Amino acid sequence: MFLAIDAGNSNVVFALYHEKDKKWTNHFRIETKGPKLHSQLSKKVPLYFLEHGISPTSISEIGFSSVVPEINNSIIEFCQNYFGTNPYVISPKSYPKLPVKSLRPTEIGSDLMCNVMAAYSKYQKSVIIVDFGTALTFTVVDQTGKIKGINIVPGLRTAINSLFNNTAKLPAVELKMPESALGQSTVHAIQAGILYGYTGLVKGMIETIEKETQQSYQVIATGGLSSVLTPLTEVFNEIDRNLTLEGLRLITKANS
Ligand SMILES: Nc1ncnc2c1ncn2[C@@H]1O[C@H](COP(=O)(O)OP(=O)(O)O)[C@@H](O)[C@H]1O
Ligand SMILES: CC(C)(COP(=O)(O)O)[C@@H](O)C(=O)NCCC(=O)O
Ligand SMILES: [K+]
Repeated sequence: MFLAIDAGNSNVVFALYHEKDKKWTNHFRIETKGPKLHSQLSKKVPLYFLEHGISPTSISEIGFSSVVPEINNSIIEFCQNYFGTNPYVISPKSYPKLPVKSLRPTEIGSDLMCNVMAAYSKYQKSVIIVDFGTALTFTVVDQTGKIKGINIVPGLRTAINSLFNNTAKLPAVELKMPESALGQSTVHAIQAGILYGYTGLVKGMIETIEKETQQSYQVIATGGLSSVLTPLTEVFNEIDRNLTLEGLRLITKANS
């Protein structure tokens, strides 16, 4: 079995790929930040494997993508100790072998490169990938696999947290689409502002990209918060929660 480890700014996601039936299973997340990472790795992850009856020796290959460099060594050491395997670490050195191309391979986040690899392999068409993580990103790829540009804005939870952290009276609120765009209480006002506001942001960004490049795109959404903005289902051709994991697997495979 192939193990993918995708370290984002909020969560480190683990998932298993079964080559035989071409399926992803056993997704689980731990928190990226804070002093808890070490104990989560040494306790929570082995417990998860034990509880699900998965032997660490059944993992034949590990691919690791990280946009949080300071945790890389902890993850690599954990893989060596627990699985007895060195993970393949996605880096700019992984990209020359791929059919997709970035003009700035040292700058682009490896999670975005994974998204591009998976989306291009799946569609071989021009695509916009919308990734709803800590950051909300738009990656524009042409029909030859070349990355044309990237937009980055604060993610939904990041935006809500920043309101909460920078104001005296605004509470942290649940990320839930309210029925009305007209806030009737402080909580409702924040939910309406962020959720309807971001719905417009996503629609507007796609429209602007299409207008500037004078073409239309397949729009693929991914990331932990990709299902929060419910009115966007009509804008997305697909929500693919496994996009980053699948790209991580394909990039690892292309280099092994
Ligand atoms: N299944 C889920 N349901 C609801 N929220 C989720 C789910 N998975 C992840 N999240 C939340 O979505 C946010 C973004 O997750 P993710 O896309 O993994 O971000 P990152 O890659 O920046 O770590 C996180 O705050 C996480 O808590
Ligand atoms: C844009 C990101 C912060 C997204 O991170 P995430 O929301 O997945 O935690 C990450 O891909 C990154 O650090 N990228 C480097 C800059 C770039 O991709 O252009
Ligand atoms: K991510």
